[in-house]
Amino acid sequence: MSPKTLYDKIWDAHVAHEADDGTCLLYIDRHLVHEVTSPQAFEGLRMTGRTVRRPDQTIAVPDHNVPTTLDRANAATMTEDSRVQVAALDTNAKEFGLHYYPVSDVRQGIVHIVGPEQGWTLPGMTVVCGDSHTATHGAFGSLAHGIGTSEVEHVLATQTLIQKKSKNMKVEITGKLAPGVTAKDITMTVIGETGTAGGTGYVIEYCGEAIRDLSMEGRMTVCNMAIEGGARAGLIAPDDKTFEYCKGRPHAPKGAQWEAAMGWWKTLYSDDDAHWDKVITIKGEDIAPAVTWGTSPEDVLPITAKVPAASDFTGGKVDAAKRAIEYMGLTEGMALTDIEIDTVFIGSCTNGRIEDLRAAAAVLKGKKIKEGMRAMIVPGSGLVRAQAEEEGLADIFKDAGFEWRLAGCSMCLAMNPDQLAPGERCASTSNRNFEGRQGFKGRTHLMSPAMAAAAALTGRLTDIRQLDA
Ligand SMILES: CC(C)[C@H](C(=O)O)[C@@H](O)C(=O)O
Ligand code: SF4
Repeated sequence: MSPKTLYDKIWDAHVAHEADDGTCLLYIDRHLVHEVTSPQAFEGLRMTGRTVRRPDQTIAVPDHNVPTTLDRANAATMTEDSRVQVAALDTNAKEFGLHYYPVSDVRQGIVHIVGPEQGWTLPGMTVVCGDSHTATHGAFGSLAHGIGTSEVEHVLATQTLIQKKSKNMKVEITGKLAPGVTAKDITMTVIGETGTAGGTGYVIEYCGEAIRDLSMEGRMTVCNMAIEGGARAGLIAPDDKTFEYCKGRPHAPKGAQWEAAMGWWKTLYSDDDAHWDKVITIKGEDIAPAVTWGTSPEDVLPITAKVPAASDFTGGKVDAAKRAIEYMGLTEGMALTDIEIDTVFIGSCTNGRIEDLRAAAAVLKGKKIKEGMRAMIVPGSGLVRAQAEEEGLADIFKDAGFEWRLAGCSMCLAMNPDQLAPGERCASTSNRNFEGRQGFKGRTHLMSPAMAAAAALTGRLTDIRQLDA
């Protein structure tokens, strides 16, 4: 047998049909659904009298539009558009018999946090969702990617997806990370190096000692941003940490089924002499705490750097940099640590898990955020919130001056009441810093939870390694 990558193995195990031109029909194991990209798909089913092929493998949860304030049950806190989308998901989930976590359910949260938490995401699976950050689930060694609304309808109706195979790319992070450096810094540094198009046409497998050393939470953070690097999906081979995380979750297999699954999961790694179409290697010790200065996730620099000059770039990037510096209200050559912020957002499917909250709490414990700062922590799910309360993290956040919210996408994108006002500048643990992403004319700097917490204390972008104890 010819050697295969992890991606090849999962792909081959799911091809239901291959056409002469290489287009394949892939079997889909899990279909995650949220309120933004599904209403038309369900409408399509209704109009043609079709049903959902595997409602037992289809999981729905509202996340993008839901307010995160304690009064969110009161519909007046939602815009009409948001209310209509969430109401449609309610109706569709019930009518088509899906697994559903409504706003009132403690398990509700961001779809990419709920899926793994409930044991829906497991190694070796194909996982899709009408959402680009489906890549998150690749942390389990599952082939997970975003799909468009017409594909959502196709998967609902048939439990299959038409796909062409991508190429194989290996991103290896060797050795150990330095203190203060996290999974977020890895994934941002990779994008800084490859650019937002570096992964186009590829499925990335992240490997190497620094990746192995990450917790499942950290691995999810890394895979979450594979899409910002242009890749179709990101993957990490499952290991004992993965199996340990999955074991005992509500929808993970049990008993003999668990043993059978483990038999397959243990074969899920790239063979030694597998073929890679592209390889990138970064030394773990070379990675510094990273922040973005511009309006694309590739506008990444170590926190010790300065805002670049547009003339540092070439080609079309000169104008892009000029525009980004202007939009962001920065001065060429200023130290990143001189950038003052007024808002801090800790949350999202990139960094809204318990480990992220622990990292923020470790920085904030016994301290107060800078006066006048608006700061919020939004757990990625109701269960993350409950756990953080149990561990005493919520009290640390509240004592420090943070708002402690209910679960949702929140300020990651401006689809709900949590938004930046024009000109406001945010230290954010989310994954996109596009113009207007967090609110019209809002300015976003992406970073890790520890770095965002440090920024909340000082009121400016701060090197976590320099923060006074
Ligand atoms: C709204 C949704 C379709 C979108 C996505 O696909 O990623 C959102 O989650 C985002 O992060 O921009
Ligand atoms: S948290 Fe942000 S990135 Fe994640 S699904 Fe929601 S909007 Fe998209």
